[in-house]
Amino acid sequence: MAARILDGKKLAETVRAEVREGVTAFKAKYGRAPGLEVILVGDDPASQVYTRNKEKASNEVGMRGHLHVLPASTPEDDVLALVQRLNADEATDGILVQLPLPKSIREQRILDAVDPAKDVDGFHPINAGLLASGRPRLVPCTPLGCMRLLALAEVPLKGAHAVVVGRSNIVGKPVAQLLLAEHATVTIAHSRTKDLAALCREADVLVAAVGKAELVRGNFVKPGAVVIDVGINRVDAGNGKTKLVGDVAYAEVAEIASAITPVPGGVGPMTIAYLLQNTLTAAHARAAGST
Ligand SMILES: Nc1nc(=O)c2c([nH]1)NC[C@@H]1CN(c3ccc(C(=O)N[C@@H](CCC(=O)O)C(=O)O)cc3)C=[N+]21
Ligand SMILES: [Mg+2]
Repeated sequence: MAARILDGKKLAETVRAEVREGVTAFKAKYGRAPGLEVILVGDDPASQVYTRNKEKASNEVGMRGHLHVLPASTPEDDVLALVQRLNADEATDGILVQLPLPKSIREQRILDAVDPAKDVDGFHPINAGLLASGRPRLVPCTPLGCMRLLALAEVPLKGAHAVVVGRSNIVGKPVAQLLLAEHATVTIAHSRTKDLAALCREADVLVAAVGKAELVRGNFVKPGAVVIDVGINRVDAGNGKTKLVGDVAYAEVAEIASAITPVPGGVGPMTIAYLLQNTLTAAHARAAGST
C-alpha cells in the first residue's frame, strides 16, 4: 500500500500562521516586533536564495527581518564584530549566521560568539548542552520540524524504536535528543555503521539525515514504518538540468512505509517555519527578562 505523504509545505503554513498570531500578541504586549538578523558571507547562489527567503518569511509574519550580505573576502574579525554588534543590539532577538562560511573563516569561532539567548539556530554549545541535559532552550530548527511532522503522522513515539541515520550537531544529535525526550528508544547510525540496512529495518521511525542522495532504499524499511527525509541533495536530472532528491529513494520507500516526507516539500519548509518560531521564542524570553 502507498504511504501517506506528510506535506511539510502545508504544515509549515500552519506553523507560520501560529507564529503570525504570536507576533501580533507580542507586539500588543511589548510595543515592538521581534527582530531577526541573518548574516550571509559570500556569494553562493543557493545560500543567497535561502537567506533571502528567511528574510522574506520573517517579514511575512510581522517580524523585523534583515539580511546582511558580506563579501566572501570579509576578514573573520569583521564578521565577529558584526555578531558582537547584533548581540548588543536590544532590538535584535535572533541572529542566524548562514552556513557554510568561506574557508578563510573559522566557523566555530563565529558561531560560539553568538549570544546563546539570540541563537535561533540552536547551534551554540550552551543550547546543545541544555538540550542534552533535558532542559531545552533554543532547539535547532530542522529537528523541531521533524518532530512536528511526526506529530502530524500521529505515530506513537513512547517505546518505539527510532533510528536516526546521521550524527551532525545540526540534525542527527538534536533530533535524537528530542525523540529520547518523547520516550522513544533511539539508535544513532551513520555512514560507518555495520549493516546499516538491517539496523534501519528495525526502525518504527526512520530519520534520514546523512546528506547522501537516495542512500535509504526499500530494503532499509520495515513495512509500516514512518520515514522522515531530511536530505536536500542537488543531483543531475539527466536532461542537462539538476533536481532535488532526499536521502531516501522516495518511490521505492513510499511502497513500504506507512508515511513519508517528500523532497522538496517536506522537512525543508518546516525548517524555515521553526526558525520563525524560535525567533518568537527568543523574543519572549528576552522581553520577559529571563535571559
Ligand atoms: N545557519 C544555518 N541554518 C540553517 O538552517 C541552514 C544553514 N545555515 N545553511 C544551509 C542549510 C539548508 N537549509 C535549508 C532550509 C530550507 C530548505 C527548503 O525550504 N527547501 C525546499 C526546496 C528549496 C529548493 O527548491 O531549493 C524544500 O525542501 O521544499 C532547504 C534548506 C537551512 N540551512
Ligand atoms: Mg535542512
